[in-house]
Amino acid sequence: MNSFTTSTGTEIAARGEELHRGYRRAGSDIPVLRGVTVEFRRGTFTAVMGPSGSGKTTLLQCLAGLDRPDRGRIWWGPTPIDALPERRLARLRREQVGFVFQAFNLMPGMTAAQNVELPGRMAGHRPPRATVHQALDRVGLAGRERHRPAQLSGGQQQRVAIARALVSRPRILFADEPTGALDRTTGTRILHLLRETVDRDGATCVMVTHDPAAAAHADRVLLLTDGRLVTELHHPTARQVADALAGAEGGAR
Ligand SMILES: Nc1ncnc2c1ncn2[C@@H]1O[C@H](COP(=O)(O)OP(=O)(O)OP(=O)(O)O)[C@@H](O)[C@H]1O
Repeated sequence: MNSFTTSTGTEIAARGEELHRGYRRAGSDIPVLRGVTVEFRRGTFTAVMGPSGSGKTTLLQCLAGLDRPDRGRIWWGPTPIDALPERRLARLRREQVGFVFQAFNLMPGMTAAQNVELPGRMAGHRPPRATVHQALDRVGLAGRERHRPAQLSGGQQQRVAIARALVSRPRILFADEPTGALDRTTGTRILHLLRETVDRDGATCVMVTHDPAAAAHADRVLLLTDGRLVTELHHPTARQVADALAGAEGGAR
């Protein structure tokens, strides 16, 4: 066993230790993360929940290397990333991390296939066409390669975004409210897809959500209140998540 495997030999996909992050507003320092320590085992699906403003997105952005904590350490697998220079971090991020956002963030003038290959192309190694087609096939979009985002439904656009995130086979997939802009049925399909990438492909997924029903698709739900992790639920029902969230919101008031 080393520090990147657990006592049962499970690999740690990412870990954050004593993360602190604050912002300056109107001349004073506002703490947002106040010492968060968390780890994500490979092949697991974690939902991050908490009241509005509790620091969920900030935590996700720090763990994903899109923002830097003021203090604390972050590892992707065995690699510490918090002190890396920006260019190295950007390269490692492209290689090791995938993102899915609430707003899909697709390029409207590009086809589905072009959107999926874009990050690789920007990094100077365009994925082979067959790989792009496989990624779209994997999310149920075979035959839609040449469609542009406006010709696809919201759920299909989010599938393209997931294919784009997964095409480079990232160590960890971060999703910030991936179903926030979708109706319940479409959102559920996206959650099944995320679940499947974890169960079938061995991906590791970390998802911020406000929705207890969405969180119930995860193996584990972390509850953040006021920049601290306060509760961890394992395989909870939507009802158990909602109750824990109501407790956290009551406590945060
Ligand atoms: N770049 C920034 N500059 C200043 N304040 C910020 C910045 N980013 C976040 N904050 C503040 O930090 C706090 C936590 O924000 P964050 O987006 O992480 O919370 P959240 O739990 O994801 O909230 P929500 O559920 O509403 O999306 C908020 O009060 C927010 O206004």
